[in-house]
Formats: sequence, C-alpha cells, structure tokens
Amino acid sequence: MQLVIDQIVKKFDDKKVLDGAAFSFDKGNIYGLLGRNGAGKTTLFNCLSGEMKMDGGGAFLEENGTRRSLGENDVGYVHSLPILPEFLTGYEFIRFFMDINRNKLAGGPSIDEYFDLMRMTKDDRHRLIKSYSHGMKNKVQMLLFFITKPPVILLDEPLTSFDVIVALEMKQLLREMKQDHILIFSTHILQLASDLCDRLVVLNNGQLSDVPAELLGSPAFEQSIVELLKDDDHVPNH
Ligand SMILES: Nc1ncnc2c1ncn2[C@@H]1O[C@H](COP(=O)(O)OP(=O)(O)OP(=O)(O)O)[C@@H](O)[C@H]1O
Repeated sequence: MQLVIDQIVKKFDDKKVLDGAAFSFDKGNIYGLLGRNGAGKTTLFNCLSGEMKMDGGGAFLEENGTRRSLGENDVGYVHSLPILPEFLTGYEFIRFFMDINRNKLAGGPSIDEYFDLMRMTKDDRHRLIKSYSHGMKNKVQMLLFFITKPPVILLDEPLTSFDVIVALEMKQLLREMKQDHILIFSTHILQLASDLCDRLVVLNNGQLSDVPAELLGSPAFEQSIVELLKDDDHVPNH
C-alpha cells in the first residue's frame, strides 16, 4: 500500500505554504519528515488528516493498482499537543473509545493488554488524564491508533516529550507497527530521525524531496541535511 501525495497546494491568504508537494510513501517504512520551523509540516499533516482543506492537489491510497481518496478514517494523527478529555482517567477514556469502535475490534487485545503494551502502570491508567505528563498524554493518543489501526499514522513531533526510556519503548513500538502502516513523523531531532527512520523526506519551499537512503547514518548526514534545509527564500515565522 502507498500513500500518494499529489501536488498539494495550501495557502494562507497570499502565502503558499505547500506549493505542489508530491511524494509516495510505502507501507512498511517509517518516514521522518524534516523541515525548518514554519516549513509547513503541521500544515501538511492537517491537510492529510482532513482538519484543513487543501487549495489544490490531493492525497490517495493506492493498493494493487487501485487508487482511492484518503479519507478521515484512514489517518491517525498524533498531535504534538494531545487533545484529550482531561476529566476522565486514561482507562475510562480508552474503555469508551474501545466501546465506540467495538465493531472493528473483534478478538483484539483487552483494555489492560493495550495499557501493558504502552507500558503504562496500573496506577497511571486509573488516574485522571488531567494529571498526566505530556509524554503520557502522547502515549494515550498513540494507543488510540494501536486500537483502530488506520493505514496512515502521522506523528507530529511525538517523541520529543518522552524521556529516554519511554522514547526507547516508543521507538520499539513504532518499529513493531510499521509492517502494517505507513508511518510518518515530523521531528527536528536529526539523531532521532537517523536512528528510527527508514527514509527521510524534507519539506522545503512548500515541496517534498527524498533524502538519499545512503546518507542515513553516514558521517555526512547532518551536514547534508543542513545544506538541504538552508534556503535563502525561507522566511522564519517564529
Ligand atoms: N491557520 C493558519 N493561518 C495562517 N497561517 C498559518 C496557519 N497555520 C499555519 N500557518 C502558517 O503556515 C506556515 C507553516 O506552519 P506550520 O505550523 O505548518 O510549520 P511547521 O513546519 O509545522 O513548523 P514548526 O516546525 O515550527 O512546528 C507558517 O508560516 C505558519 O505561520
């Protein structure tokens, strides 16, 4: 299965943030999306998840020679600042979520098995989400997609909030998940990108480009990325 991004254009007033972005992402890989602050990574994710309307182009899923438009249910989107019901415990929320998705879950793991998978302690799962750390909220958000398994999972800077142990656990989980999904995560951390990702994609001047696979892990990696991202046209916004 492939996620095909076809000439996506997104403007805010007269500012073109995505300017014919095009790329094909294959199932079975973890993709790192790199770009400078304000390059449009979150905008691209918002367009793919349906949270924002594109001004041009489209996104499609291709499998066995057939192509269909990417729908909202095809995409799991882990926001950098998770939006969760703070007045519920993690357990209550996931139980509710499993309940409304029960038609998709026949025979899957139990709620406690899901929490075990996320390495969340018994105490933590029964505390109010309000009291969770940023990293724990990210875990709960990721758990939603372990449950519904959408083909495309977008992670907006997710691992930056995790401590080293949790980041390692999450990396392991992402590696386990990648066989069944197209995983794309945006990050500013080059070390993480080269460590975890099978492929890197750069967003620059509103367009997507591939980073040659042989650069990953090479001594010239960091410098090459810096060169790719250096651009006179770039106007930082924050
Ligand atoms: N709703 C909006 N209205 C107007 N401009 C917007 C909106 N959302 C994003 N932008 C602008 O689009 C550009 C891209 O922003 P975006 O948040 O997608 O970048 P990013 O690559 O995710 O940045 P960062 O790495 O800093 O998170 C920025 O100039 C931003 O100000």
